[in-house]
Amino acid sequence: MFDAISKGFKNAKNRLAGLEELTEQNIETALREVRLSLLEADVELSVVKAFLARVKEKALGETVRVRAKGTDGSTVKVRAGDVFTKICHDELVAFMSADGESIRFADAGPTGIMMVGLQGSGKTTSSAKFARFLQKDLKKKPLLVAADMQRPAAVEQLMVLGKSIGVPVFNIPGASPVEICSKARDEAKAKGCDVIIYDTAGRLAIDDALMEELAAIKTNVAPQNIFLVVDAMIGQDAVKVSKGFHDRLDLTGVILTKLDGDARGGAALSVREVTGAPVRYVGMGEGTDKFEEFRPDGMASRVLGMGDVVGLMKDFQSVVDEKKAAEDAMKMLEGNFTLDDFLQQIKTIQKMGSLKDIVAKMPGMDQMMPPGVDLDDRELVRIEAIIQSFTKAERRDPYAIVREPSRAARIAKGSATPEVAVNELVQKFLFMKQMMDGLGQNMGMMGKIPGMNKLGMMKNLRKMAAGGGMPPGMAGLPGMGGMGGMPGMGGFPGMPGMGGFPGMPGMGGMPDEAALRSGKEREEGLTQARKRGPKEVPEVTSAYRAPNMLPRSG
Ligand SMILES: Nc1nc2c(ncn2[C@@H]2O[C@H](COP(=O)(O)OP(=O)(O)OP(=O)(O)O)[C@@H](O)[C@H]2O)c(=O)[nH]1
Repeated sequence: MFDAISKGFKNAKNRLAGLEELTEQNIETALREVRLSLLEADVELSVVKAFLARVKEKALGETVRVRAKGTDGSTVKVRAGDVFTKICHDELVAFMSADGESIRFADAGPTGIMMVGLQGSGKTTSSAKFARFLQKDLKKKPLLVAADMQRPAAVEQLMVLGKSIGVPVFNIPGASPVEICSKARDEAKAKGCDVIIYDTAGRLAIDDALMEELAAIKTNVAPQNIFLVVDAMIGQDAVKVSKGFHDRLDLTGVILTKLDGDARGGAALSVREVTGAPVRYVGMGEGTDKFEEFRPDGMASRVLGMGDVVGLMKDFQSVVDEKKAAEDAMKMLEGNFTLDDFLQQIKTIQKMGSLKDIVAKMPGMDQMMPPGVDLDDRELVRIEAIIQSFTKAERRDPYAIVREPSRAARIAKGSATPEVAVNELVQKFLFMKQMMDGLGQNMGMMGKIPGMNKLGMMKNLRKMAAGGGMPPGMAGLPGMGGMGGMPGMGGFPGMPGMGGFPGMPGMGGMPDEAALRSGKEREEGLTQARKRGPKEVPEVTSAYRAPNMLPRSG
Protein backbone atom coordinates (compact mmCIF):
# COMPACT_ATOMS: atom_id res chain seq x y z
CA MET A 1 0.00 0.00 0.00
CA PHE A 2 2.41 2.70 1.13
CA ASP A 3 5.40 1.10 -0.57
CA ALA A 4 6.50 4.17 -2.52
CA ILE A 5 6.16 6.54 0.42
CA SER A 6 7.82 4.15 2.87
CA LYS A 7 10.70 3.75 0.48
CA GLY A 8 11.15 7.51 0.31
CA PHE A 9 11.29 7.83 4.09
CA LYS A 10 13.69 4.92 4.28
CA ASN A 11 15.95 6.52 1.68
CA ALA A 12 15.81 9.77 3.61
CA LYS A 13 16.85 7.98 6.78
CA ASN A 14 19.66 6.24 4.92
CA ARG A 15 20.89 9.62 3.72
CA LEU A 16 21.31 10.57 7.36
CA ALA A 17 22.96 7.29 8.35
CA GLY A 18 25.95 7.70 10.64
CA LEU A 19 25.23 11.39 11.26
CA GLU A 20 24.60 12.74 14.71
CA GLU A 21 23.40 16.13 13.75
CA LEU A 22 20.70 17.54 11.53
CA THR A 23 22.02 20.41 9.48
CA GLU A 24 20.27 22.56 6.94
CA GLN A 25 22.19 20.74 4.22
CA ASN A 26 21.55 17.17 5.22
CA ILE A 27 17.92 17.95 6.00
CA GLU A 28 17.50 19.20 2.42
CA THR A 29 18.96 15.98 1.05
CA ALA A 30 16.62 13.88 3.16
CA LEU A 31 13.61 16.02 2.32
CA ARG A 32 14.27 15.63 -1.39
CA GLU A 33 13.80 11.87 -1.03
CA VAL A 34 10.57 12.36 0.87
CA ARG A 35 9.26 14.90 -1.64
CA LEU A 36 9.82 12.53 -4.55
CA SER A 37 8.08 9.64 -2.87
CA LEU A 38 5.10 11.69 -1.74
CA LEU A 39 4.55 13.00 -5.25
CA GLU A 40 4.94 9.53 -6.65
CA ALA A 41 2.28 8.32 -4.21
CA ASP A 42 -0.17 10.90 -5.52
CA VAL A 43 -0.11 13.21 -2.56
CA GLU A 44 -1.47 16.60 -3.55
CA LEU A 45 1.33 19.06 -4.36
CA SER A 46 0.16 21.70 -1.89
CA VAL A 47 0.06 19.03 0.82
CA VAL A 48 3.58 17.88 -0.04
CA LYS A 49 4.86 21.42 0.22
CA ALA A 50 3.10 22.12 3.50
CA PHE A 51 4.31 18.83 5.00
CA LEU A 52 7.93 19.35 3.97
CA ALA A 53 7.90 22.91 5.28
CA ARG A 54 6.69 21.74 8.68
CA VAL A 55 9.21 18.90 8.87
CA LYS A 56 12.01 21.24 7.87
CA GLU A 57 11.04 23.79 10.49
CA LYS A 58 10.95 21.17 13.23
CA ALA A 59 14.18 19.54 12.04
CA LEU A 60 16.04 22.84 12.11
CA GLY A 61 14.75 23.37 15.62
CA GLU A 62 16.23 19.99 16.54
CA THR A 63 19.59 21.05 15.10
CA VAL A 64 19.71 23.98 17.45
CA ARG A 65 18.70 21.82 20.38
CA VAL A 66 21.35 19.20 19.69
CA ARG A 67 24.04 21.81 19.26
CA ALA A 68 23.01 23.59 22.44
CA LYS A 69 23.43 20.35 24.31
CA GLY A 70 26.89 19.98 22.79
CA THR A 71 28.13 23.36 23.98
CA ASP A 72 27.04 23.10 27.58
CA GLY A 73 28.92 19.87 27.99
CA SER A 74 25.90 17.58 28.21
CA THR A 75 26.09 16.17 24.71
CA VAL A 76 23.51 13.53 24.08
CA LYS A 77 24.31 11.28 21.18
CA VAL A 78 21.40 11.19 18.83
CA ARG A 79 21.12 9.66 15.42
CA ALA A 80 20.03 12.24 12.92
CA GLY A 81 18.01 9.61 11.01
CA ASP A 82 16.01 8.68 14.09
CA VAL A 83 15.29 12.29 14.98
CA PHE A 84 14.22 12.96 11.40
CA THR A 85 11.92 9.91 11.38
CA LYS A 86 10.36 10.93 14.69
CA ILE A 87 9.68 14.44 13.37
CA CYS A 88 8.12 12.98 10.20
CA HIS A 89 5.99 10.64 12.28
CA ASP A 90 4.69 13.43 14.49
CA GLU A 91 3.96 15.66 11.51
CA LEU A 92 2.18 12.88 9.65
CA VAL A 93 0.00 12.29 12.68
CA ALA A 94 -0.71 16.01 12.94
CA PHE A 95 -1.63 16.05 9.25
CA MET A 96 -4.18 13.30 9.60
CA SER A 97 -5.53 13.89 13.10
CA ALA A 98 -8.77 15.58 13.98
CA ASP A 99 -10.40 16.69 17.18
CA GLY A 100 -13.85 15.65 18.26
CA GLU A 101 -15.79 12.47 18.05
CA SER A 102 -16.01 10.41 14.86
CA ILE A 103 -19.79 10.20 15.15
CA ARG A 104 -22.08 12.94 16.43
CA PHE A 105 -25.04 11.39 18.18
CA ALA A 106 -28.39 13.16 18.34
CA ASP A 107 -29.47 14.52 21.72
CA ALA A 108 -32.95 13.20 21.12
CA GLY A 109 -34.40 10.85 18.52
CA PRO A 110 -32.46 8.76 16.06
CA THR A 111 -29.01 9.85 14.88
CA GLY A 112 -28.73 10.47 11.13
CA ILE A 113 -25.73 9.39 9.08
CA MET A 114 -25.78 10.39 5.43
CA MET A 115 -23.38 8.65 3.06
CA VAL A 116 -22.35 10.53 -0.06
CA GLY A 117 -19.74 10.02 -2.75
CA LEU A 118 -19.02 9.30 -6.37
CA GLN A 119 -20.34 6.23 -8.15
CA GLY A 120 -18.51 3.08 -7.24
CA SER A 121 -16.62 4.67 -4.36
CA GLY A 122 -18.05 2.08 -2.00
CA LYS A 123 -21.03 3.91 -0.45
CA THR A 124 -23.41 0.97 -0.36
CA THR A 125 -20.78 -1.42 0.97
CA SER A 126 -19.61 1.15 3.52
CA SER A 127 -23.20 1.80 4.66
CA ALA A 128 -23.55 -1.87 5.51
CA LYS A 129 -20.10 -1.96 7.12
CA PHE A 130 -20.98 1.09 9.19
CA ALA A 131 -24.25 -0.50 10.29
CA ARG A 132 -22.42 -3.64 11.36
CA PHE A 133 -19.85 -1.58 13.25
CA LEU A 134 -22.57 0.43 15.04
CA GLN A 135 -24.43 -2.71 15.93
CA LYS A 136 -21.49 -4.82 17.02
CA ASP A 137 -19.06 -2.34 18.54
CA LEU A 138 -21.33 0.46 19.74
CA LYS A 139 -24.39 -1.66 20.56
CA LYS A 140 -26.69 0.52 18.49
CA LYS A 141 -29.80 -0.43 16.51
CA PRO A 142 -29.26 0.90 13.01
CA LEU A 143 -31.69 1.21 10.12
CA LEU A 144 -30.30 1.24 6.58
CA VAL A 145 -32.08 3.42 4.04
CA ALA A 146 -31.70 2.54 0.38
CA ALA A 147 -31.96 5.95 -1.28
CA ASP A 148 -29.72 5.26 -4.26
CA MET A 149 -32.40 5.17 -6.94
CA GLN A 150 -29.85 6.01 -9.62
CA ARG A 151 -28.52 2.49 -9.79
CA PRO A 152 -31.43 0.05 -9.35
CA ALA A 153 -29.11 -2.76 -8.26
CA ALA A 154 -27.93 -0.64 -5.30
CA VAL A 155 -31.25 -1.16 -3.47
CA GLU A 156 -31.04 -4.89 -3.97
CA GLN A 157 -27.37 -4.86 -2.97
CA LEU A 158 -28.18 -3.08 0.30
CA MET A 159 -31.08 -5.47 0.99
CA VAL A 160 -28.75 -8.44 0.63
CA LEU A 161 -26.04 -6.84 2.78
CA GLY A 162 -28.59 -5.78 5.42
CA LYS A 163 -29.92 -9.30 5.62
CA SER A 164 -26.42 -10.73 6.03
CA ILE A 165 -25.75 -8.55 9.06
CA GLY A 166 -29.27 -8.63 10.48
CA VAL A 167 -30.01 -4.93 9.98
CA PRO A 168 -33.39 -3.79 8.54
CA VAL A 169 -33.32 -1.97 5.19
CA PHE A 170 -35.94 0.63 4.28
CA ASN A 171 -37.00 1.58 0.75
CA ILE A 172 -40.16 2.73 -1.04
CA PRO A 173 -40.16 1.35 -4.59
CA GLY A 174 -40.67 4.08 -7.15
CA ALA A 175 -40.42 6.94 -4.65
CA SER A 176 -37.91 9.77 -4.89
CA PRO A 177 -34.77 9.66 -2.73
CA VAL A 178 -35.92 12.70 -0.75
CA GLU A 179 -39.29 11.07 -0.05
CA ILE A 180 -37.66 7.79 1.01
CA CYS A 181 -35.23 9.53 3.36
CA SER A 182 -37.96 11.72 4.85
CA LYS A 183 -40.13 8.71 5.69
CA ALA A 184 -37.25 6.72 7.14
CA ARG A 185 -37.55 8.44 10.52
CA ASP A 186 -41.03 7.01 11.08
CA GLU A 187 -39.77 3.59 10.07
CA ALA A 188 -36.90 3.90 12.55
CA LYS A 189 -39.30 4.81 15.33
CA ALA A 190 -41.59 1.92 14.43
CA LYS A 191 -38.66 -0.52 14.46
CA GLY A 192 -37.03 0.94 17.57
CA CYS A 193 -33.85 1.94 15.66
CA ASP A 194 -31.59 4.65 17.07
CA VAL A 195 -29.35 5.33 14.08
CA ILE A 196 -30.41 5.88 10.46
CA ILE A 197 -27.86 5.41 7.68
CA TYR A 198 -28.87 6.95 4.36
CA ASP A 199 -27.18 5.36 1.33
CA THR A 200 -27.47 7.97 -1.40
CA ALA A 201 -26.81 7.88 -5.13
CA GLY A 202 -23.49 8.64 -6.77
CA ARG A 203 -22.51 10.05 -10.13
CA LEU A 204 -19.39 9.60 -12.19
CA ALA A 205 -18.37 13.15 -11.41
CA ILE A 206 -19.73 15.93 -9.25
CA ASP A 207 -22.64 17.55 -11.03
CA ASP A 208 -25.32 20.00 -10.02
CA ALA A 209 -28.18 17.54 -10.20
CA LEU A 210 -26.39 15.21 -7.77
CA MET A 211 -25.54 18.04 -5.40
CA GLU A 212 -29.07 19.40 -5.44
CA GLU A 213 -30.52 16.00 -4.64
CA LEU A 214 -28.06 15.56 -1.77
CA ALA A 215 -28.69 19.07 -0.48
CA ALA A 216 -32.45 18.42 -0.53
CA ILE A 217 -32.00 15.22 1.47
CA LYS A 218 -29.77 17.06 3.93
CA THR A 219 -32.37 19.79 4.43
CA ASN A 220 -35.15 17.24 4.90
CA VAL A 221 -33.52 14.85 7.33
CA ALA A 222 -30.97 17.17 8.98
CA PRO A 223 -28.46 14.38 9.65
CA GLN A 224 -25.92 14.89 12.43
CA ASN A 225 -23.26 13.27 10.25
CA ILE A 226 -22.41 13.46 6.57
CA PHE A 227 -19.67 11.10 5.52
CA LEU A 228 -18.00 11.32 2.16
CA VAL A 229 -16.96 7.91 0.87
CA VAL A 230 -13.72 8.19 -1.09
CA ASP A 231 -12.03 5.47 -3.06
CA ALA A 232 -8.33 5.57 -2.10
CA MET A 233 -7.46 4.23 -5.54
CA ILE A 234 -8.35 7.44 -7.30
CA GLY A 235 -5.42 9.33 -5.85
CA GLN A 236 -5.22 13.07 -6.26
CA ASP A 237 -8.68 13.31 -7.78
CA ALA A 238 -10.02 12.08 -4.47
CA VAL A 239 -8.94 15.28 -2.88
CA LYS A 240 -10.66 17.47 -5.46
CA VAL A 241 -13.81 15.41 -5.08
CA SER A 242 -13.74 15.77 -1.33
CA LYS A 243 -13.40 19.49 -1.64
CA GLY A 244 -16.36 19.72 -4.04
CA PHE A 245 -18.62 17.75 -1.68
CA HIS A 246 -17.36 19.56 1.38
CA ASP A 247 -18.06 22.99 -0.13
CA ARG A 248 -21.67 22.06 -0.87
CA LEU A 249 -22.60 19.78 2.01
CA ASP A 250 -20.29 20.60 4.91
CA LEU A 251 -19.03 17.09 5.52
CA THR A 252 -18.41 15.82 9.03
CA GLY A 253 -15.97 13.16 7.97
CA VAL A 254 -14.49 10.95 5.28
CA ILE A 255 -14.52 7.19 4.87
CA LEU A 256 -11.57 6.05 2.81
CA THR A 257 -12.27 2.77 1.06
CA LYS A 258 -10.18 0.13 -0.71
CA LEU A 259 -7.13 0.74 1.42
CA ASP A 260 -6.49 -2.96 1.09
CA GLY A 261 -5.76 -2.51 -2.61
CA ASP A 262 -2.72 -1.28 -4.42
CA ALA A 263 -3.53 2.39 -3.98
CA ARG A 264 -0.46 4.46 -3.44
CA GLY A 265 -1.92 5.95 -0.32
CA GLY A 266 -1.73 9.62 -1.24
CA ALA A 267 -5.39 10.27 -0.46
CA ALA A 268 -4.99 9.20 3.15
CA LEU A 269 -2.44 11.96 3.64
CA SER A 270 -4.14 14.65 1.61
CA VAL A 271 -7.84 14.57 2.38
CA ARG A 272 -7.96 16.34 5.73
CA GLU A 273 -5.40 18.95 4.84
CA VAL A 274 -7.22 19.99 1.68
CA THR A 275 -10.84 19.76 2.76
CA GLY A 276 -10.76 20.14 6.49
CA ALA A 277 -12.92 17.01 6.74
CA PRO A 278 -10.94 14.33 8.53
CA VAL A 279 -10.75 10.65 7.60
CA ARG A 280 -12.69 8.87 10.32
CA TYR A 281 -13.04 5.32 9.03
CA VAL A 282 -11.31 3.12 6.49
CA GLY A 283 -12.51 0.22 4.37
CA MET A 284 -9.99 -2.60 4.22
CA GLY A 285 -11.79 -5.12 2.05
CA GLU A 286 -15.08 -6.10 0.50
CA GLY A 287 -16.52 -7.95 3.51
CA THR A 288 -18.79 -6.10 5.94
CA ASP A 289 -16.29 -6.73 8.73
CA LYS A 290 -13.47 -4.95 6.90
CA PHE A 291 -14.16 -1.58 8.43
CA GLU A 292 -11.93 0.16 10.93
CA GLU A 293 -11.72 3.39 12.80
CA PHE A 294 -8.98 5.46 11.26
CA ARG A 295 -5.98 5.79 13.57
CA PRO A 296 -3.58 8.51 12.36
CA ASP A 297 -0.83 7.13 14.56
CA GLY A 298 -1.04 3.65 13.09
CA MET A 299 -1.28 5.06 9.58
CA ALA A 300 1.79 7.27 10.15
CA SER A 301 3.78 4.30 11.43
CA ARG A 302 2.81 2.30 8.39
CA VAL A 303 3.70 5.12 6.05
CA LEU A 304 7.13 5.27 7.66
CA GLY A 305 7.53 1.51 7.34
CA MET A 306 7.42 1.08 11.12
CA GLY A 307 4.49 -1.33 11.22
CA ASP A 308 1.35 -0.92 13.28
CA VAL A 309 1.28 -3.23 16.26
CA VAL A 310 -1.91 -1.78 17.71
CA GLY A 311 -3.71 -2.35 14.42
CA LEU A 312 -2.33 -5.85 14.19
CA MET A 313 -3.49 -6.71 17.69
CA LYS A 314 -6.94 -5.30 16.94
CA ASP A 315 -7.18 -7.44 13.82
CA PHE A 316 -5.99 -10.44 15.75
CA GLN A 317 -8.39 -9.98 18.61
CA SER A 318 -11.31 -9.38 16.31
CA VAL A 319 -10.94 -12.70 14.53
CA VAL A 320 -9.31 -15.06 16.94
CA ASP A 321 -11.22 -17.29 19.27
CA GLU A 322 -9.11 -16.86 22.39
CA LYS A 323 -10.04 -20.13 23.95
CA LYS A 324 -9.29 -21.97 20.72
CA ALA A 325 -5.93 -20.18 20.38
CA ALA A 326 -4.94 -21.31 23.84
CA GLU A 327 -6.11 -24.85 23.13
CA ASP A 328 -4.15 -24.92 19.87
CA ALA A 329 -1.00 -23.79 21.64
CA MET A 330 -1.41 -26.57 24.18
CA LYS A 331 -2.17 -29.11 21.48
CA MET A 332 0.95 -28.11 19.62
CA LEU A 333 3.13 -28.58 22.64
CA GLU A 334 1.57 -31.90 23.42
CA GLY A 335 2.02 -33.13 19.86
CA ASN A 336 -1.74 -33.34 19.25
CA PHE A 337 -1.97 -30.63 16.67
CA THR A 338 -3.76 -31.82 13.54
CA LEU A 339 -4.08 -30.62 9.99
CA ASP A 340 -7.66 -29.67 10.79
CA ASP A 341 -6.37 -27.32 13.46
CA PHE A 342 -3.87 -25.94 10.99
CA LEU A 343 -6.62 -25.37 8.45
CA GLN A 344 -8.55 -23.42 11.05
CA GLN A 345 -5.49 -21.23 11.59
CA ILE A 346 -5.20 -20.49 7.92
CA LYS A 347 -8.82 -19.41 7.93
CA THR A 348 -8.09 -17.12 10.89
CA ILE A 349 -5.22 -15.49 9.02
CA GLN A 350 -7.46 -15.03 6.00
CA LYS A 351 -10.04 -13.32 8.19
CA MET A 352 -7.41 -10.90 9.46
CA GLY A 353 -6.83 -9.52 5.99
CA SER A 354 -4.33 -9.94 3.23
CA LEU A 355 -0.87 -11.27 4.05
CA LYS A 356 0.63 -8.10 2.67
CA ASP A 357 -1.47 -6.09 5.05
CA ILE A 358 -0.59 -8.25 8.03
CA VAL A 359 3.11 -8.05 7.25
CA ALA A 360 2.88 -4.29 6.68
CA LYS A 361 1.62 -3.97 10.22
CA MET A 362 4.54 -5.95 11.65
CA PRO A 363 7.31 -3.62 12.68
CA GLY A 364 10.53 -4.25 10.80
CA MET A 365 9.00 -7.07 8.80
CA ASP A 366 9.34 -5.22 5.54
CA GLN A 367 13.09 -5.06 6.02
CA MET A 368 13.28 -8.74 6.76
CA MET A 369 11.47 -9.68 3.59
CA PRO A 370 13.89 -10.96 1.02
CA PRO A 371 13.82 -8.75 -2.06
CA GLY A 372 11.51 -9.89 -4.79
CA VAL A 373 9.30 -11.98 -2.53
CA ASP A 374 5.68 -11.32 -3.16
CA LEU A 375 3.27 -12.35 -0.44
CA ASP A 376 0.51 -14.03 -2.27
CA ASP A 377 -2.80 -14.73 -0.55
CA ARG A 378 -3.46 -17.37 -3.16
CA GLU A 379 -0.84 -19.49 -1.42
CA LEU A 380 -3.14 -19.75 1.58
CA VAL A 381 -6.02 -20.64 -0.70
CA ARG A 382 -3.82 -23.29 -2.27
CA ILE A 383 -2.88 -24.76 1.09
CA GLU A 384 -6.54 -24.79 2.03
CA ALA A 385 -7.38 -26.57 -1.22
CA ILE A 386 -4.70 -29.19 -0.56
CA ILE A 387 -5.86 -29.88 2.99
CA GLN A 388 -9.50 -30.00 1.86
CA SER A 389 -8.51 -32.78 -0.53
CA PHE A 390 -7.20 -34.98 2.29
CA THR A 391 -9.41 -37.71 3.63
CA LYS A 392 -10.39 -37.49 7.29
CA ALA A 393 -7.93 -40.25 8.11
CA GLU A 394 -5.14 -38.45 6.27
CA ARG A 395 -5.81 -35.29 8.22
CA ARG A 396 -5.45 -37.25 11.42
CA ASP A 397 -2.34 -39.04 10.19
CA PRO A 398 -0.62 -37.13 7.36
CA TYR A 399 2.28 -39.54 7.56
CA ALA A 400 0.10 -41.91 5.52
CA ILE A 401 0.84 -39.68 2.54
CA VAL A 402 4.57 -40.10 3.03
CA ARG A 403 4.13 -43.88 3.33
CA GLU A 404 1.92 -44.18 0.26
CA PRO A 405 2.94 -41.74 -2.48
CA SER A 406 -0.16 -42.54 -4.53
CA ARG A 407 -2.11 -40.54 -1.99
CA ALA A 408 -0.12 -37.39 -2.80
CA ALA A 409 -0.88 -37.89 -6.48
CA ARG A 410 -4.60 -38.14 -5.71
CA ILE A 411 -4.55 -35.04 -3.49
CA ALA A 412 -2.59 -33.09 -6.11
CA LYS A 413 -5.22 -33.91 -8.68
CA GLY A 414 -8.09 -33.07 -6.37
CA SER A 415 -6.62 -29.73 -5.36
CA ALA A 416 -5.20 -28.80 -8.78
CA THR A 417 -1.73 -28.35 -7.33
CA PRO A 418 1.58 -30.01 -8.21
CA GLU A 419 2.39 -33.18 -6.31
CA VAL A 420 5.57 -31.62 -4.97
CA ALA A 421 3.44 -28.96 -3.26
CA VAL A 422 1.40 -31.62 -1.50
CA ASN A 423 4.52 -33.41 -0.30
CA GLU A 424 6.13 -30.22 0.84
CA LEU A 425 3.08 -29.25 2.84
CA VAL A 426 2.93 -32.64 4.54
CA GLN A 427 6.63 -32.64 5.30
CA LYS A 428 6.64 -29.19 6.75
CA PHE A 429 3.57 -29.88 8.80
CA LEU A 430 5.10 -33.05 10.23
CA PHE A 431 8.33 -31.25 10.97
CA MET A 432 6.47 -28.43 12.72
CA LYS A 433 4.53 -30.92 14.78
CA GLN A 434 7.69 -32.72 15.68
CA MET A 435 9.44 -29.57 16.77
CA MET A 436 6.50 -28.45 18.81
CA ASP A 437 6.38 -31.82 20.42
CA GLY A 438 10.11 -31.43 21.15
CA LEU A 439 9.46 -28.09 22.75
CA GLY A 440 6.71 -29.58 24.86
CA GLN A 441 9.04 -32.36 25.99
CA ASN A 442 11.78 -29.87 26.80
CA MET A 443 9.32 -28.02 28.93
CA GLY A 444 8.53 -31.31 30.62
CA MET A 445 12.23 -31.84 31.34
CA MET A 446 12.61 -28.31 32.58
CA GLY A 447 9.81 -29.07 34.97
CA LYS A 448 12.28 -31.31 36.79
CA ILE A 449 14.63 -28.40 37.39
CA PRO A 450 13.88 -26.75 40.73
CA GLY A 451 12.09 -23.48 40.26
CA MET A 452 10.86 -24.38 36.80
CA ASN A 453 7.75 -26.36 36.26
CA LYS A 454 5.94 -27.36 33.16
CA LEU A 455 2.56 -26.57 34.58
CA GLY A 456 3.58 -23.02 35.36
CA MET A 457 5.06 -22.59 31.92
CA MET A 458 1.99 -24.05 30.34
CA LYS A 459 -0.18 -21.70 32.35
CA ASN A 460 1.90 -18.76 31.19
CA LEU A 461 1.60 -19.98 27.69
CA ARG A 462 -2.13 -20.29 28.01
CA LYS A 463 -2.31 -16.76 29.35
CA MET A 464 -0.19 -15.40 26.53
CA ALA A 465 -2.06 -17.29 23.89
CA ALA A 466 -5.41 -16.31 25.30
CA GLY A 467 -4.40 -12.71 25.45
CA GLY A 468 -3.04 -12.90 21.94
CA GLY A 469 0.01 -11.35 23.53
CA MET A 470 2.85 -10.98 21.16
CA PRO A 471 6.31 -11.21 22.55
CA PRO A 472 8.65 -8.42 21.67
CA GLY A 473 10.34 -9.09 18.40
CA MET A 474 7.14 -10.43 16.88
CA ALA A 475 8.38 -13.95 16.97
CA GLY A 476 5.15 -15.44 15.80
CA LEU A 477 2.57 -14.61 13.24
CA PRO A 478 -0.67 -14.03 15.08
CA GLY A 479 -3.39 -16.35 14.09
CA MET A 480 -1.04 -19.25 13.81
CA GLY A 481 -2.80 -21.07 16.56
CA GLY A 482 -1.65 -18.99 19.43
CA MET A 483 1.90 -19.13 18.22
CA GLY A 484 1.75 -15.39 18.13
CA GLY A 485 1.20 -15.56 21.80
CA MET A 486 3.94 -17.92 22.72
CA PRO A 487 6.44 -16.60 25.13
CA GLY A 488 10.08 -16.67 24.31
CA MET A 489 9.58 -18.04 20.85
CA GLY A 490 11.99 -15.50 19.48
CA GLY A 491 14.88 -17.72 20.32
CA PHE A 492 13.32 -20.90 19.12
CA PRO A 493 14.81 -22.25 15.98
CA GLY A 494 12.74 -22.31 12.87
CA MET A 495 9.40 -20.82 13.78
CA PRO A 496 7.12 -23.14 11.91
CA GLY A 497 4.62 -21.33 9.85
CA MET A 498 6.93 -18.41 9.48
CA GLY A 499 10.08 -19.24 7.63
CA GLY A 500 9.19 -22.80 7.22
CA PHE A 501 5.70 -22.86 5.89
CA PRO A 502 4.52 -22.71 2.38
CA GLY A 503 2.09 -19.93 1.85
CA MET A 504 4.24 -17.64 3.90
CA PRO A 505 6.98 -17.58 1.35
CA GLY A 506 10.16 -16.55 3.01
CA MET A 507 8.23 -14.58 5.61
CA GLY A 508 10.80 -12.09 6.54
CA GLY A 509 13.62 -14.53 6.10
CA MET A 510 12.74 -15.83 9.52
CA PRO A 511 15.19 -18.49 10.51
CA ASP A 512 14.41 -21.58 8.61
CA GLU A 513 14.55 -24.88 10.44
CA ALA A 514 17.24 -26.21 8.14
CA ALA A 515 19.33 -23.08 8.45
CA LEU A 516 19.14 -22.99 12.20
CA ARG A 517 19.33 -26.63 12.93
CA SER A 518 22.18 -26.95 10.56
CA GLY A 519 24.78 -29.66 10.39
CA LYS A 520 25.31 -31.82 13.40
CA GLU A 521 22.53 -30.32 15.42
CA ARG A 522 19.93 -31.11 12.80
CA GLU A 523 21.23 -34.62 12.32
CA GLU A 524 21.08 -35.22 16.06
CA GLY A 525 17.59 -33.80 16.21
CA LEU A 526 16.42 -36.06 13.44
CA THR A 527 18.08 -39.12 14.97
CA GLN A 528 16.32 -38.37 18.24
CA ALA A 529 13.06 -37.89 16.44
CA ARG A 530 13.48 -41.10 14.50
CA LYS A 531 13.96 -42.94 17.77
CA ARG A 532 10.57 -41.67 18.85
CA GLY A 533 8.99 -43.54 15.99
CA PRO A 534 8.51 -43.37 12.27
CA LYS A 535 5.10 -41.78 12.52
CA GLU A 536 6.58 -38.43 13.43
CA VAL A 537 9.58 -38.40 11.12
CA PRO A 538 9.17 -36.97 7.67
CA GLU A 539 11.65 -37.57 4.96
CA VAL A 540 13.91 -34.62 4.53
CA THR A 541 13.97 -33.76 0.87
CA SER A 542 15.73 -30.93 -0.85
CA ALA A 543 12.46 -29.06 -1.24
CA TYR A 544 12.05 -29.40 2.50
CA ARG A 545 15.32 -27.65 3.21
CA ALA A 546 14.98 -25.02 0.59
CA PRO A 547 13.45 -21.82 1.78
CA ASN A 548 10.01 -21.58 1.69
CA MET A 549 8.11 -21.27 -1.49
CA LEU A 550 5.34 -23.46 -2.69
CA PRO A 551 5.84 -24.10 -6.34
CA ARG A 552 3.18 -22.09 -8.10
CA SER A 553 0.82 -23.92 -10.27
CA GLY A 554 -0.55 -21.12 -12.31
N1 LIG B 1 -11.25 -4.17 -1.96
C1 LIG B 1 -12.24 -3.38 -1.52
N2 LIG B 1 -13.34 -3.27 -2.26
C2 LIG B 1 -14.32 -2.47 -1.81
C3 LIG B 1 -14.21 -1.75 -0.58
N3 LIG B 1 -15.35 -1.04 -0.42
C4 LIG B 1 -16.13 -1.30 -1.49
N4 LIG B 1 -15.53 -2.16 -2.33
C5 LIG B 1 -16.01 -2.67 -3.62
O1 LIG B 1 -16.17 -1.60 -4.52
C6 LIG B 1 -17.25 -1.85 -5.41
C7 LIG B 1 -18.21 -0.67 -5.40
O2 LIG B 1 -18.80 -0.59 -4.13
P1 LIG B 1 -20.29 -0.08 -3.90
O3 LIG B 1 -20.55 -0.12 -2.43
O4 LIG B 1 -21.25 -0.81 -4.77
O5 LIG B 1 -20.15 1.40 -4.41
P2 LIG B 1 -21.23 2.57 -4.43
O6 LIG B 1 -20.49 3.81 -4.09
O7 LIG B 1 -22.41 2.25 -3.62
O8 LIG B 1 -21.62 2.60 -5.96
P3 LIG B 1 -22.89 3.37 -6.64
O9 LIG B 1 -24.11 2.85 -5.99
O10 LIG B 1 -22.78 2.99 -8.08
O11 LIG B 1 -22.68 4.82 -6.44
C8 LIG B 1 -17.88 -3.14 -4.94
O12 LIG B 1 -17.41 -4.19 -5.75
C9 LIG B 1 -17.37 -3.30 -3.52
O13 LIG B 1 -17.30 -4.65 -3.15
C10 LIG B 1 -12.99 -1.89 0.19
O14 LIG B 1 -12.77 -1.30 1.25
N5 LIG B 1 -12.05 -2.72 -0.35
